[in-house]
Order: sequence, then C-alpha cells, then structure tokens
Amino acid sequence: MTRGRSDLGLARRGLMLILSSPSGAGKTTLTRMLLQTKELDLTLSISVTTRPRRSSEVDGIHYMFIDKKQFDAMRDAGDLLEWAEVHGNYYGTPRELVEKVLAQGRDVLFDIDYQGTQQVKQRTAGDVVTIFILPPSMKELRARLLRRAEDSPEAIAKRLANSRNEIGRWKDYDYVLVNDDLQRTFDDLLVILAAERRRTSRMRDGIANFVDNLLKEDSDD
Ligand SMILES: Nc1nc2c(ncn2[C@@H]2O[C@H](COP(=O)(O)OP(=O)(O)O)[C@@H](O)[C@H]2O)c(=O)[nH]1
Ligand SMILES: Nc1ncnc2c1ncn2[C@@H]1O[C@H](COP(=O)(O)OP(=O)(O)O)[C@@H](O)[C@H]1O
Repeated sequence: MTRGRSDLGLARRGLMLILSSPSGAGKTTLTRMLLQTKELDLTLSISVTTRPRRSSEVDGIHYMFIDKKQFDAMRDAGDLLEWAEVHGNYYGTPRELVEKVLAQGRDVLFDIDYQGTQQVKQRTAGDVVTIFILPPSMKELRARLLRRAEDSPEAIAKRLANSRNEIGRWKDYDYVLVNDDLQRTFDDLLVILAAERRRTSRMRDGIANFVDNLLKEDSDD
C-alpha cells in the first residue's frame, strides 16, 4: 500500500472512521462539520441508497440515489464493500473510492449503520475506528427528527421505533459520544481522530525511517 503523510511528515496508513447513531442523533451534522474542516483531509464515502432523496440532499454529494435493480446489480458484481437494509431501504458503500483513498494513505469517513460497521470490521479490522453517537434523551431525539422536518410522519415513526434496537449496539463501538452540546461533541471527535492518527500501528513505517535517521545522527553535533 502507498503511504500517506502524517502531520509530522511521517508516512502512515489511512484509517476508516465510522460514525453510527440512531436517526436524528446528529451524525450527518457532525460529518458535515468534519468535512468542512479542510485541514483534516477526510474523504466521505458516498453511499448508494434506494431511499427517496430529501429536499436538502444533492445526488452524488450526500448519497447516490439509485433504484433496487441498480442496487442489486452493484451488490452482485461485488462493487459494494458492505450493504444493509435500514428503515426499509437499501444502503451500500461503493468499494472503489474507499480503496483508492486508503491506498493513498488518506482517511475515509463513513456514516453507516451497525450492520455495515460489523461487515467493514470483519474485513479490515486494524484500519477501522468506530464511534457511536447517542442522543441526550429520547425526547430530544424525537424533537430533532421533527425539527429536521425532512421525513414523512411514517418515516419518523419508523426511525424512532428502530432507534431502541440501534441504541443497544453502543457496546460494539470503540468510542461512544453523547451529542448534547454540538460543539463539544465535535471537539471530542477531533481529539479521537488526532489520537487515532498517531497510533504506532498506523505510523510504524514512518517512525521506523525516522528512528533510523535519528540513530545515524552524530550525537556530538
Ligand atoms: N450499512 C450501511 N448503512 C448506511 C449506509 N449509508 C447510510 N447508512 C445508514 O442508514 C441509516 C439511515 O440513513 P438516512 O436514510 O440518511 O437517515 P438518517 O439516519 O435519519 O439521517 C443511518 O443509520 C445511516 O448511517 C451504507 O452505505 N451502508
Ligand atoms: N447537538 C445538537 N443539538 C441540537 N440539535 C442538533 C444537535 N446535533 C444535531 N442537531 C439537529 O438534529 C437534527 C438531526 O441531526 P442529523 O445530523 O440530521 O442526524 P442523523 O444524521 O444522525 O440522522 C438536525 O436538524 C440537526 O441540525
């Protein structure tokens, strides 16, 4: 694999940062904040989905909106790294972009559910960092879904009903954040990302070269 550069200038492996949460807890908002912070150099994995497009969404930016026939064709051709049925629609991660970005030693951000997280972890465990976002209360979760005003009453009811099962998945994640104050949650995400990028396992080759050069230096200089 080609190596990227850490912010110390050392070569490192790219990581896969996965955010999951029940609908309305705030992962789309946090994802947007991460992507707007250009110096983080994160690339969003844009999923394909059979769900209808929301009015605020742009095809090719938030999702690639496809029909079930196209979805089945991608899945059967092996073009999806993982896929799942969520809230009655199909979602999947196209493999190509993810592999390209990781091969450059750069990091990929995923907004996928727990089923997809399990599949990605099974394939590439060492390069995956998983974060679960919880709402501060069920009352607030419901209020956020209503305030977002993007889904039909039926879709909101389905998301709330599914949230109880989804919330129970927190134990499978590396980190759990309660998204009460948005800025604080975002700051916590930045800390996690910074620490994970500095793991020895990801920087091994870069540090090995650095240390070789350190030891070649003349200590009297
Ligand atoms: N497994 C999997 N889940 C996905 C993918 N894309 C989105 N999801 C998840 O599908 C669920 C529904 O997403 P969405 O329809 O955008 O609704 P929202 O969670 O209410 O914003 C969320 O839990 C997403 O994280 C994907 O490619 N694979
Ligand atoms: N910490 C927060 N405090 C208050 N509102 C929030 C917070 N985080 C997100 N929201 C709002 O809640 C709604 C749902 O957030 P969103 O990011 O779409 O959730 P998800 O992607 O997890 O379904 C949006 O209207 C968003 O602006």
